[in-house]
Amino acid sequence: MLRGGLKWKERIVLGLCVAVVLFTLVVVVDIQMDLGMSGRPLVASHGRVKYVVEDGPESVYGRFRNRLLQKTHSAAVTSANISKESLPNEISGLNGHIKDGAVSPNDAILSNDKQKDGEKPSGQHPHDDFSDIVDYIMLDDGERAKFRKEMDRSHPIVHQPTKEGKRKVRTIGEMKKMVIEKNSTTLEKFHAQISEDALYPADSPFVDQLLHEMATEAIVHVVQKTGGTQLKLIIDFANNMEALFKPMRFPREQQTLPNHFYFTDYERHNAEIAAFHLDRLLGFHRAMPVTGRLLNMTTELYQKCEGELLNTFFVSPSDNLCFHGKCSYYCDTSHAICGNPDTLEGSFAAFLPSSKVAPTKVWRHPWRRSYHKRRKAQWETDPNYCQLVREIPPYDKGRRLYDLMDMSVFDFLTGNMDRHHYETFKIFGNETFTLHLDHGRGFGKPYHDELTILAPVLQCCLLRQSTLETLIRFQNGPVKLSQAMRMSMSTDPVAPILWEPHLEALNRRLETVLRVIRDCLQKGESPISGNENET
Ligand SMILES: Nc1ncnc2c1ncn2[C@@H]1O[C@H](COP(=O)(O)OP(=O)(O)OP(=O)(O)O)[C@@H](O)[C@H]1O
Ligand SMILES: [Mn+2]
Repeated sequence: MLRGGLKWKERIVLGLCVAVVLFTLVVVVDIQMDLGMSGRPLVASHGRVKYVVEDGPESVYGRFRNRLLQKTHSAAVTSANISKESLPNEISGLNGHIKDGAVSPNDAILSNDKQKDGEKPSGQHPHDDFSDIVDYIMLDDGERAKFRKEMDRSHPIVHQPTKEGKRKVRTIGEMKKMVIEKNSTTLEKFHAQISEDALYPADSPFVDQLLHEMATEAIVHVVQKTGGTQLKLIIDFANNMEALFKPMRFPREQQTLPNHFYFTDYERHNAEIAAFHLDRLLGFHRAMPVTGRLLNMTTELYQKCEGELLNTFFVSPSDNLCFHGKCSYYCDTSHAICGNPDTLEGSFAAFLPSSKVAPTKVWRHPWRRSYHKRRKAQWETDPNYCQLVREIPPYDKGRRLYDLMDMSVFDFLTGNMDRHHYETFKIFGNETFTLHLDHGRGFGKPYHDELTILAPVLQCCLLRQSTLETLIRFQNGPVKLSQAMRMSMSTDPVAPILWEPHLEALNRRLETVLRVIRDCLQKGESPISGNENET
């Protein structure tokens, strides 16, 4: 019995051992087969599981972010993040430290990451010439329709609005019967030629003249502009022109504070200057000319203002003249604007025509953010939001929706999340361009690309053909967007206007816009479905 019992136990143990050995063998063979036959390493197949994205309504952009932006450079350099507020000394040091597009000392931090124009395009990946999009643009309307049918789409991704052909374009001067005389100011001449299509034509002689005069004319009077949240001054020049002044608060390198919402972010005067140049380079001509200028705090501000504004001037402990004005954000002693020791840099935007001559209509932007710490806007959770917008005038016909697409691309390039409203000239009705105003909150985060700014393009899959052609031209060079911006801004009195990482961001973001358009063209489905019946 004892021997027989032992044998049974031995048999059980032996059986278990054999089973373990066999199981191990099976596992090893399985691994071998997987590696040898499929050629796919296990790590990668496990890795794939991790990349599955759950597409809830909350993650409208999740798909795009994963598919389009996997290679996107993001938050690569944090050491360059300067979070302290500017001091007068830093401001003076800034004015002279970068010359003619040369690399600033701070850029040394970025040297590993840096790509010069003309070398490899944005990022480390090979140049993408987007020839597929170029091919599509070359097709005529019938061929495009066929292409879309083949792709099981009926929605026009790229479209040239028919109204924009050759036609008589009305100007404010004609409509208001303005008389331009010899002694009219350059600004009056500029106002008279504002048309229903744009603020100025490509060959306007008045733009450079305005920039020059705003940078050099004597300042005779200064008052604070009411409205808006941050400090702005209305500057009167000796030649009767007016400009909107935004003061410099920080060095170029200062980035948006991580805990600042877009609506509490400080305004940057250089963003206003850069946005004007970008708008001009992209061929929109919807932003008023803006120049930089150095002011004398005492003789050009303190002695030219009065009343409430004058009462906010004081002398700081380091003997600099400072002021803070009155406004809802950052207009107090702890956020004062100080001379260094007596100079102040700022942006000067040519003034819009007065509301008596050409009043503007203010529109709520359909893709505006909620401007609430916790609430979301409808477009953030509704994938079919564009379809809704398309049905509402003035977005249901004409150029308006295309203008919003341009604005979305423009704002994505600059990183401006503050587009709550936009304005048009009432005199031209609805078939007119949207003004590009208020860009002070752009160019704050050079290492972050805010894809939600592109929501209108992502959700509508729509872009004006001329805009797309311009983007492709800058993508394929020979002059890249960053280089064109560098050259355009180099003549500004307070150049260099942008910190190098912001210029690099422009090239990177431009490529992202093109990838979004490619995505619209390539997929059978719309990036966000629901707009299939649009013609
Ligand atoms: N170049 C200009 N000439 C005349 N008026 C202008 C000009 N640019 C802007 N404005 C007007 O001044 C208002 C406030 O300007 P802006 O939006 O730049 O200031 P803001 O303080 O940033 O405003 P907000 O905080 O509301 O964004 C605008 O709504 C616009 O009507
Ligand atoms: Mn603003």
